Amino acid sequence: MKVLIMTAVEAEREAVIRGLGASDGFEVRLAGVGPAGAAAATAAELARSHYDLVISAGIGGGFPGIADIGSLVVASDIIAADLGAESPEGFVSVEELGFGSSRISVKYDLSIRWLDLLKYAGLAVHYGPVLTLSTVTGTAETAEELSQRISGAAAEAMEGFGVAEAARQLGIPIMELRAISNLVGPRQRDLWRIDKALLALEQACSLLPEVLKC
Ligand SMILES: O=C(O)c1cccc(C(=O)CC[C@H]2O[C@@H](n3cnc4c(=O)[nH]cnc43)[C@H](O)[C@@H]2O)c1
Repeated sequence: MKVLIMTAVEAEREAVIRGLGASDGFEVRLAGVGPAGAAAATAAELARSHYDLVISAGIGGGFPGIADIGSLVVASDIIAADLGAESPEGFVSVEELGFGSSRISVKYDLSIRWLDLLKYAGLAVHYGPVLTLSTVTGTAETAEELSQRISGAAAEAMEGFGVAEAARQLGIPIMELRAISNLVGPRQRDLWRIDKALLALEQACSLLPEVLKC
């Protein structure tokens, strides 16, 4: 099996590579920050080479009370949370507008296997929807609106849906993993624990060869 792992930035890429060690069958490439660049970078890589599975991996924000700093979130769904329209009555989804879907399903069996192996390894991990947004949430109000609107929202990041859409259009299964560096809510950049998140990302990726051994 050949697996493509897309990270936004080089520090995440290095953490993934450290975790994978000398394992064969993985390519780890940069997606850039944001869903548009991530979709384009993923599509370009998928045009260059054949892959059986695509994974969007990196750090992310955790929803308070669900995913703490230093923990992991394995995506149950990958959701473009800001794809739609605002209205005086509230957010109107792309589904309600009749323009397609804001939700991409993950490769369920492998996601559950990764979740189980992470739990077995003693790591703090949650399974739930991971949101993709072009703008990092920076207020308690937006965090609350997202949690109310998207049932079970566990984490947010900026690339998952872009990576996933490129894979989906080619019929390639997709997964997403986020290591939590900060809580979703009022912006306090000095409280981000990128070091903790990168360590968790590395630990999670060290289990990937075992996840795919079936
Ligand atoms: O400054 C560093 O050393 C550093 C190392 C690794 C990654 C970063 C980033 O800033 C990556 C940006 C990346 O992080 C995701 N992210 C993290 N928290 C959130 C959030 O609360 N909401 C949305 N996205 C988040 C996102 O995917 C960015 O691409 C810096």
